[in-house]
Amino acid sequence: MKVLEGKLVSDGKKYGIIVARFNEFIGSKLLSGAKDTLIRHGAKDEEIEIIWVPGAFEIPLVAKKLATSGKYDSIICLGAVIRGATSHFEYVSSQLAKGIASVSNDTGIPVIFGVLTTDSIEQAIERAGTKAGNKGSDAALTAIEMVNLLSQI
Ligand SMILES: Nc1c(NC[C@H](O)[C@H](O)[C@H](O)CO)[nH]c(=O)[nH]c1=O
Ligand SMILES: CC(=O)[C@@H](O)COP(=O)(O)O
Repeated sequence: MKVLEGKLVSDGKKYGIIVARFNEFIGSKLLSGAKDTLIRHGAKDEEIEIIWVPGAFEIPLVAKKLATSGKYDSIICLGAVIRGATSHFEYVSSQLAKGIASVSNDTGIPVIFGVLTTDSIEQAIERAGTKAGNKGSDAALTAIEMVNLLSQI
């Protein structure tokens, strides 16, 4: 029986990290977690590029441009969509999730959903390096695992 599984080792692979500047306080913490995890698992500084966009809604367009450039093995999307008083949250988060999924499926490049979608700032802080870990770090691990897995298929 053959079992395929991605190893958590990065060897010469290239990553684009897209970060939303909206809620930058959270986004920068997710970015630190993602960079730290990539480096700890073997990625080199020069193999990582960081691209800031205004908000999460802009992520899919830039992800598509990066994914079709042929320069990256994986794209990691980071940011925080935090529910406000209006329905804006639903529009931003649904377009973001759909956009990320279609770029990934259409291009064959793993585009990782590391954007928080929370009901409160507290929930976001908990997931940006405090009691619920760092989802930027988790997203980086997923990128490494998917790149490694796809290289075996
Ligand atoms: N409210 C949040 C936004 N809103 C901004 C949009 O993402 C977008 O930049 C704007 O509508 C212009 O197209 N973005 C986040 O990343 N997080 C939010 O909580
Ligand atoms: C998720 C958002 O877009 C949010 O910040 C918007 O807040 P509001 O609904 O209060 O305008």
